[in-house]
Amino acid sequence: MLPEEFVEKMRALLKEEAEPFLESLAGEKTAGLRINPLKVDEETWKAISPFPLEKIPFVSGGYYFSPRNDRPGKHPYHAAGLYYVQEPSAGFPAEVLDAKPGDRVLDLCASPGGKSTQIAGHLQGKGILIANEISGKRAKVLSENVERMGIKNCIVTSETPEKLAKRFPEYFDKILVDAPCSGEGMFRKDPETTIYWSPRFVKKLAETQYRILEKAFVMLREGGTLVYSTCTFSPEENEQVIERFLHQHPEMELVEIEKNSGIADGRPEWSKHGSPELAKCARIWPHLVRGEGHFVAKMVKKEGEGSRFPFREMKGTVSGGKLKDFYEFQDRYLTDVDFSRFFLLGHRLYALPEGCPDLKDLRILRAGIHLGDMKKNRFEPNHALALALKRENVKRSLNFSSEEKDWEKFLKGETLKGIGQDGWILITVDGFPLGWGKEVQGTIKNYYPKGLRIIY
Ligand SMILES: C[S@@+](CC[C@H](N)C(=O)[O-])C[C@H]1O[C@@H](n2cnc3c(N)ncnc32)[C@H](O)[C@@H]1O
Repeated sequence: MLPEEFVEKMRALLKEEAEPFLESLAGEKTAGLRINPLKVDEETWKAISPFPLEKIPFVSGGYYFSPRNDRPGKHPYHAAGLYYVQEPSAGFPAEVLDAKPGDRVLDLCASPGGKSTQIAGHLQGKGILIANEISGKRAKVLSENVERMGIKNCIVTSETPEKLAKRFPEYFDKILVDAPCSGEGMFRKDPETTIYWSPRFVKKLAETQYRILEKAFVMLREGGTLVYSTCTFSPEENEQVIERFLHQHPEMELVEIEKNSGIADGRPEWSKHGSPELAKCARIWPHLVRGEGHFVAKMVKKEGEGSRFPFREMKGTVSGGKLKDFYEFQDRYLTDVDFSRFFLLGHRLYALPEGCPDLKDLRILRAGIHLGDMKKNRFEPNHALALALKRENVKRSLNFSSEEKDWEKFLKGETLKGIGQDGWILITVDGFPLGWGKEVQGTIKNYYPKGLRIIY
């Protein structure tokens, strides 16, 4: 049931469009997935996709699926990180951000990671992505998704926007603020979200959103791009937040968002001062587009005298001797991969991305690839390393076909029959890595993380 005040408000705002809008909220929800270009290209996907191939026109690599007929979250390609299940309209903001290889990007409100993993696909492993999530619990989910997608150049942090703004003034080329919002665009997908809705809640969130944008502004370099998005329809959280922000920062300019496939303009008449340029923003409406609903604004900071803020790069912190066990592992099991910029967090060994900023005193959940753990006199590879590799990067692997159910044994945590060689072995499905096993005397012990195992 939609909140009555919400229905009345939308009737007043949308006038003759209100009925089709409200009817659409009573209809069936849309669902989509976005393939991970770090692991599979579109041609290969077309050949192997277990699901129908109906493209989402405004998301590169995005496809609709029917939640009635298909369960992509249960397919082993999901565990292998071949795609991310993402509500179709939620794929639009990162397209608008348009990150390019080499960019320094911040996703300030990032969990569970739909947009971060999409941005990482656009970066193609080059540049830096800081994916931040203020809530520690939600940051863990974000970190798991970054791991599953095999991303090598992402730092997952769990900090307040205030703390990050002190550390990274004018550092980023591109920033996404996918702000916490009243989630009116989730009403159809997840009816429970209606419980929290109230006009007061909307007002409170508008204040939070504005404060987050202020911090993003501090971190954006001159000439940099800032994208703001919400999954809600309320003008208070959308046009009005942007209007206030632009008024406060004349050096920020709205950029026209290219719209196709039914994506609509922003609504200047719903802002306090009616600034016509707000039409440059984009609105995804569920009665006009097959998606649940989003608002997106794109802004640039005008160029001044300055250029990129000089920044201290994080130096590798681990000396050669300490890495002996890792190098032994690398020689014995890996081919054609070379890691550098080693960084130890406790006993966890990471390979940092090139140009990684100094991370001292930040709450870090992941920095680059978590290669593995330094145990007493041995190195134990991490799940993240398995997912960041390709089958051809390892000397030993055991493959399962996705068409037979044997892969399930591995994802359930069962032991497997060995291949006759003791040691670490990469387990794959149709050639895509799923995780590690370790063979001892003909039996492969399962190293698929306990928290990810399927139980049924
Ligand atoms: C819309 S969700 C982000 C969804 C994510 N970008 C994605 O595409 O998967 C907004 C996030 O903002 C976080 N958040 C809540 N309050 C915040 C605040 N004051 N500052 C920064 N982030 C906040 C929430 O925990 C939530 O994870």
